[in-house]
Amino acid sequence: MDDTTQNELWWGRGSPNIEMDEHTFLVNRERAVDYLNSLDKVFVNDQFLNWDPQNRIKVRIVSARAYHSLFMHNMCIRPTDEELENFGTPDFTIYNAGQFPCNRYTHYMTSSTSIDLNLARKEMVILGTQYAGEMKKGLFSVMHYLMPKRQILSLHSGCNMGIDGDVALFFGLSGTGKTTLSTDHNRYLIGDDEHCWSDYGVSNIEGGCYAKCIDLSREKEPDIWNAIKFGTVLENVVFDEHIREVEYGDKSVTENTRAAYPIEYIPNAKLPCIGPHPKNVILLACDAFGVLPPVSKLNLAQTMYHFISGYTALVAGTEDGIKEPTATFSACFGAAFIMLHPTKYAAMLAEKMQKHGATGWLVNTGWSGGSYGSGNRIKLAYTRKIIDAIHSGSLLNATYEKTDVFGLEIPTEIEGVPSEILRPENTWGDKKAYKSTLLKLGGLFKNNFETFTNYKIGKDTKLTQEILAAGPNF
Ligand SMILES: Nc1ncnc2c1ncn2[C@@H]1O[C@H](COP(=O)(O)OP(=O)(O)O)[C@@H](O)[C@H]1O
Ligand SMILES: C=C(OP(=O)(O)O)C(=O)O
Ligand SMILES: [Mn+2]
Repeated sequence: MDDTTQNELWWGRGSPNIEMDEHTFLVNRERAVDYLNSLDKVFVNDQFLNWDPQNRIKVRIVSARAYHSLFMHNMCIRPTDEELENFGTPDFTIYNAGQFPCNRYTHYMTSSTSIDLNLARKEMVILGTQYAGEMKKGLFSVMHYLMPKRQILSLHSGCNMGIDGDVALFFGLSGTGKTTLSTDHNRYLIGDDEHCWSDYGVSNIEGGCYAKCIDLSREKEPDIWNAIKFGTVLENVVFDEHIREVEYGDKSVTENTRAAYPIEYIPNAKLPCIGPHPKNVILLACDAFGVLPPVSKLNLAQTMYHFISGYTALVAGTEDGIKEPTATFSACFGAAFIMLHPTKYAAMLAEKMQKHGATGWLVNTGWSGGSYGSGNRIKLAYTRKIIDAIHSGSLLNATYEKTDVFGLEIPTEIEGVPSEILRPENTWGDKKAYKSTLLKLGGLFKNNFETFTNYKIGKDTKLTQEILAAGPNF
């Protein structure tokens, strides 16, 4: 926190930003730099963020481990030899000393892990964690500060494009399906996780993908399967030394096993990773309560309501210590990465969707036929059919019915999907349990949204009123 960021950033309740003063930052920075200097060698990556050439950011990553360096080599945009030759001064630098802890007696420290961001110095310091994702998601936070200043919206979403140039965004928290559903054999992949939406269209921030590989199979996800080859970083998987094969079903290290590969390892990646304005904005929720429909069409106010709410259920494997499904609300589907107040991003999204005539959808990739424990996760094959119908435009003209409580418009039929699963109530044996679970989730949404009832979303007061009314009603 400094004189500028104090007023610019979102601080306080609900915000991910925890204050730290300049002096403490320098104490941690010194610790990281001293540690890195004590090593025989360090790795330095000079790379880019954002495929939009007008808004490209130069980043330097200094790390102790080859693993971290290779990870960022895969995840950021790789410069050509010529671009590397003329790289110049980076716009942002990471000092990754993750093997070495911070000092727990340093002011502000609450554990031996600290990831520190200094916007004025354009530097980040990592101490006490070796999770490689901190680097990519840390830089994503930086983009959530830099891009809105240029009227560009940063998005925690996957993105792909059809052969006719129709672009879809896939918003969602971890485990909801951004990577899986944006990697679609029939469409061009623009990116799986971090994008920008400017006046010219969309651009990927990254140069690689970070896929979960628990229970990965060649049959179900052939493109991700084939992307795991020499150069890909595999994390936390179990490797059978005898048959020299990865046991993708083995959860003994964690459920959150990962593969980080350069985007060109996906054969139908769109290079450069840019595209026109989105036609469809798909909000993904993995609803472990099993009461949200597999798909519903949203009006603009509902899209904004659900975007600001950022609902999903954390299931085992998404975060440490999660054993039971727990409802979680993360503003803009990325509260951990946003730097400004959520209403700032929401206003930009509403404005862009209105201007470019994009349609919003809510897709539940979670449970059906009951909650987690009694029901089952909706089959990936069905979700893919639903997504196909959104892309093709056929779902836009389907017949709809409105649900009570959430007031969602659900289609009566989708090709390739059994009609009875489209209405969750049908799939539950115990109708009373369904109703009470629905009301329970509705209540959680209402509770969460109270944080935002005092805010105006953009200049359009009418839309703000509509957004406040677009939630569950009972
Ligand atoms: N119906 C479904 N839709 C999407 N993903 C599903 C579905 N059923 C199971 N999955 C699995 O859930 C996980 C989704 O994770 P991922 O695509 O990495 O999400 P994100 O990128 O949003 O974190 C994958 O392992 C995928 O195989
Ligand atoms: C958790 C991460 O991503 P995802 O949303 O794909 O799970 C991550 O990048 O660390
Ligand atoms: Mn992902």
